[in-house]
Amino acid sequence: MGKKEVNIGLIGFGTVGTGVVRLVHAYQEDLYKQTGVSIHIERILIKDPLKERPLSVQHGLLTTDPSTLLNDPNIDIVIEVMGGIEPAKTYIQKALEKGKHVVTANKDLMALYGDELLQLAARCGCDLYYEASVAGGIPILKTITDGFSSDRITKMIGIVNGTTNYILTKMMREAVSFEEALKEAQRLGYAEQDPTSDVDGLDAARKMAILASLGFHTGINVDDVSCKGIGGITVEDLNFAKQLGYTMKLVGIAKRDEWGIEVSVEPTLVKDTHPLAAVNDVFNAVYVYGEAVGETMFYGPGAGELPTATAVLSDLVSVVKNIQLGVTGKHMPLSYSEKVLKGKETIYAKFFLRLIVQDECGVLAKIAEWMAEEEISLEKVFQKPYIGDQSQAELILVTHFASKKSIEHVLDLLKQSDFIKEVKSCYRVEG
Ligand SMILES: NC(=O)C1=CN([C@@H]2O[C@H](COP(=O)(O)OP(=O)(O)OC[C@H]3O[C@@H](n4cnc5c(N)ncnc54)[C@H](OP(=O)(O)O)[C@@H]3O)[C@@H](O)[C@H]2O)C=CC1
Ligand SMILES: N[C@@H](CC=O)C(=O)O
Repeated sequence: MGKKEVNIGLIGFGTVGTGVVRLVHAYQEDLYKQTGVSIHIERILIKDPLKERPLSVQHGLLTTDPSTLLNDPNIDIVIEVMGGIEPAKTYIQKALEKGKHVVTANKDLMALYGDELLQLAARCGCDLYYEASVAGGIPILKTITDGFSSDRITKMIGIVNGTTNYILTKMMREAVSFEEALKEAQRLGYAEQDPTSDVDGLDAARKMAILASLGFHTGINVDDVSCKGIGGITVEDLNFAKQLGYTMKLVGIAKRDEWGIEVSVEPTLVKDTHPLAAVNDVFNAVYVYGEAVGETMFYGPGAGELPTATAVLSDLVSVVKNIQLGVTGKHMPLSYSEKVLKGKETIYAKFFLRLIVQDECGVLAKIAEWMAEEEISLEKVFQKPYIGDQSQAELILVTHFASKKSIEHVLDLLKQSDFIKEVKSCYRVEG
C-alpha cells in the first residue's frame, strides 16, 4: 500500500478526454476515499495546439509531443482516448513497454488488436482495461467477465451504437431527415471522427466482436461479424414496420448453440413489446441470456462525454486498486473455447420483406410456393395498392423462422421473376 499519488498521462482531449478531466476533478475526494491515493493528471497529449477547448486546463499541461508523456517516469497510467488504429496502437505499446498501465476507450483497436495488446500487457506486468469501448456508460464488460463468470452465456442482443439509435429515433418520432439527425449526433459528440463507421454498422460490429469474445471465451474478429448498416433504411420502411407493430433498430446479435457461434449487426425489426424497442435516443442496451440465470438486460447511455468518461474512470479506479494491492498484470486467460462459426444454413430468424408486385391473381400463391420449397411459412401478409402504379401492389410479408440461406435463395428467385417489380427491403425480425 505504498503510493500516495498516481499520475495520469491522458492521450486525447476531445469529447471523452474532456469528460475524464472534468470527472477526475469533480470526484477527487471520492476517488481518494476509494483508492487511498490522489489521482493527478500530469500531461495531456493533443494534436492541434490552436484549437479552442471547452475546458481550460493548467498552463503547460497540454503537449503535442508524445515522448514527453510516454517517456515520463512519473506517469503511472496512460488513458488513451484519441481513437483510431495508429498512432494509438504504437502509443499504447510504448506505454506498456515502459511499465505504464493503460485504460482505453478504443474499440477499433481492441476489436482488431485486443489479443496482441493484452498479451503484451501481461508480459509487461501491466493492466490494460477497456470498459468504455462497448456501450459507453453501461459497465457491460465487467458484467460479462465478472458477473457472468458463474454462468454460461448463450445469447447477447444489443443496441450498441448510440449514434444510429439516435438517428433512427429522430427519424421515427420527429420525421427528421437522416442527414439532419446525423449532424445533431455529431454536434453532441456521439459520432466517431468518421461517422460512416457508425452508419455502416462497423462500430457496432467491433463492439459485438468484443462482447462475443468475452461472453463466449473465444477470439471473435470483426471479420467474423456479418455487418449491415442503416444507410438503406427509408421512412416508408419505418412506417410499415410501425403499422405491423415493430420498431426498427440497429441490432447486434451474438448467439451460440450446438452448431456454433453467429455474430451479426443489422437493421432489425423489433416487436414493440420487446424491451429493446423502448431503447431510444443515444441509449444502448444489452440483453444477455445465461443458461442458469435466464434473461437479464443492461441499459444506459451509449455515448457522450460524461457517460463514457465514467466507464474510463471506473477502469482507472480498478487499475489504481490493483497497484495498491500489488496485483497488476495478473489476469486469468479469458479465451479458452474453440471458435466454431455457424454457416447460413444454421442461422435462423424471422424476416420482413417489402415487395412491389404485379397486382394479379396467383402472385401471392407463387411466392408462398417458392417459400414452401425452402420450408419457409408466412406469419403475416399485408397488401395495399402501390401509389406509383395502379396495376401494382405493395406486399409486406413476415415469415416464421427460416434459415438465412433459404431466405437468400427465395430473394434471388423474387428478384429474377417478372411479376415482382422490386424487392424494396428485407429485414431480420427479433422478438
Ligand atoms: N464520443 C463518444 O461518445 C465515445 C467515444 N469512444 C471512443 O473514445 C475515443 C475518443 O473519442 P472522442 O473523444 O469522441 O474523440 P474526439 O475526436 O472528440 O477527440 C479525439 C482527441 O484525440 C486527439 N488526437 C487525435 N489524433 C491525435 C494524434 N495523432 N496525436 C495526438 N492527439 C490526437 C484530438 O486532438 P485535438 O483536440 O487537438 O484535435 C482530440 O483531443 C475513440 O476511440 C472513440 O471511439 C468510446 C465510447 C463513446
Ligand atoms: N460512436 C459511438 C460512440 C460510442 O462508442 C456510438 O455512437 O455509439
